[in-house]
Amino acid sequence: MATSWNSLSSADGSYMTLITVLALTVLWLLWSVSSYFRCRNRLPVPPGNFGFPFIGQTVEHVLAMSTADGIRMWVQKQIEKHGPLFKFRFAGYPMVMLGDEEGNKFIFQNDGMSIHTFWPSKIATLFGPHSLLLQSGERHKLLRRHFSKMFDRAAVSRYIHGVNRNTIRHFTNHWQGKEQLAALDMTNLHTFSTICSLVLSLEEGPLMDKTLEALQTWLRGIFSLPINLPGFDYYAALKSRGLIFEVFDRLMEQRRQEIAEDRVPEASQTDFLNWMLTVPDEEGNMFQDSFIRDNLLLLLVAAFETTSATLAMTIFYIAKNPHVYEQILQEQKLISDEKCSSGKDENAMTMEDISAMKYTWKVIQEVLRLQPPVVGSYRKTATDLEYKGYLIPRGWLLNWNTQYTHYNPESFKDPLTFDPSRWETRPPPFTYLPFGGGIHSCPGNEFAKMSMLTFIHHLVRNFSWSLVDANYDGPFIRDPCSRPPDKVLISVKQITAS
Ligand code: HEM
Repeated sequence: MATSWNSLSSADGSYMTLITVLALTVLWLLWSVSSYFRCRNRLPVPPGNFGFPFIGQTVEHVLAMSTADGIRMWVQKQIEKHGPLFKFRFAGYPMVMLGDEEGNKFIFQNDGMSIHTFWPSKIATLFGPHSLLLQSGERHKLLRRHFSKMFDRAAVSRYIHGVNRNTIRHFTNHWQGKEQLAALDMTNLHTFSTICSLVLSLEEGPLMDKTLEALQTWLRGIFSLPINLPGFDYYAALKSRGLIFEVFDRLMEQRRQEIAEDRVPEASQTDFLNWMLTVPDEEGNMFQDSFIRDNLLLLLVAAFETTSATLAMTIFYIAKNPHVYEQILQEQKLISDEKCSSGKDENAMTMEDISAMKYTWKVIQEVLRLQPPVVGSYRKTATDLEYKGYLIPRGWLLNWNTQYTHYNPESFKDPLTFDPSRWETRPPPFTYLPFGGGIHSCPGNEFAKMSMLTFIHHLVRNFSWSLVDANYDGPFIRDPCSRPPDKVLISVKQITAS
């Protein structure tokens, strides 16, 4: 019995081996034939030049990035050579720039699906792993909904009184009695104290100054060589991240105490820190300290230089265009006059006032078109993508960029001219992207609009100014946002509000 069983089993074994070999051979043949046809049908990758291995165009791109005109001209030169879709290599990464509005639409409509957010590891380390900016998929969706509630119109209308109070105090403390000042230093102070108050209820003083200094060191790390050794900007930036976190930890400890004893001051009850410490996420979990720290840092960074540089450049363009100053002044006077005539406090600010600042907003929109604080950012393909007859392989980076669309004469006539009147009509979709697009577009845009308009209202109601270097017309330095070398140095005159 045992013998016959063994002989049967060995015949079966040989049979099985034969079938396996045959199956593997057929599979191999099928795979070879299909990969032959795949290669034959394979679409070309976009035109362009990868340059030297690893380095590619990194050096010329970084040099071009140091001025606002430089990066615009670099992008336009590549587009003249290759068309609005071209490949290049930056810091070792194969990258495709999709320069026109169709490219922007392609990126933003696939954002979060076949395309994900991407930041070089050096920058990701500076932000920290929990930063909203670095999240994708469901995690991003969940957090983003949570964040959006802090910045929607209803929330912004709760912050307006605090921002207005802070702005009036800023002009009293830092502008009154001055004859000359660097506008960018002032807008830095104003924006930082506004965002510290919104996020942490931290008022002007030594702790805020220390945090601002650390944040400016952190920001230099973003555009530095990723060398983590003493003496290098990147090393200093990582150290300053630690210093900023020490401030956060101190404030978190103090706030937890106040929450436990039910004595949180009224003004702090709506700040971001309170929200993070008391409101669970949609899954009912409280946020971990490491998550809170990374996202407090993100908010300080995202709101600070973007808003401050836009305001400084608005002051620059208004000084260059006296008729624009006059028109803004008329609009702002009207708002104050209507309040006076209805017996309201002239210095108060409401969301209705913000909506009435239509011309002033056009001026800021034009500044954001010409000098967008964020030139563009990156995404990464999660799968092979086909676009306009080209293959963009999985793992390549995509770069959306304002430097072609914001200056495209088909969307903006005489694109290099500062002309707020062009905002009488809305530009076509995906041609104007100062706040980005897709699922990572700026959630703070309503807040930025409100705080910038509040600032300009009090500025023109109380001061007139002129540029010390009145003939300066560029090039603007980019570090990382556009500014003239003298940080918009102005002579200031206080005017009596009439
Ligand atoms: C003029 C002012 C501002 C400009 C031009 C601006 C621009 C941008 C842009 C272009 C992005 C998208 C980046 C990308 O696609 O990768 C972005 C993201 C972001 N912004 Fe702003 N921003 C401004 C002010 C603010 C303010 C005031 C806040 C908060 C109070 C804020 C918070 C954020 C956050 C949290 C993100 C990340 C969103 C995400 O990844 O889902 N921004 N901003």
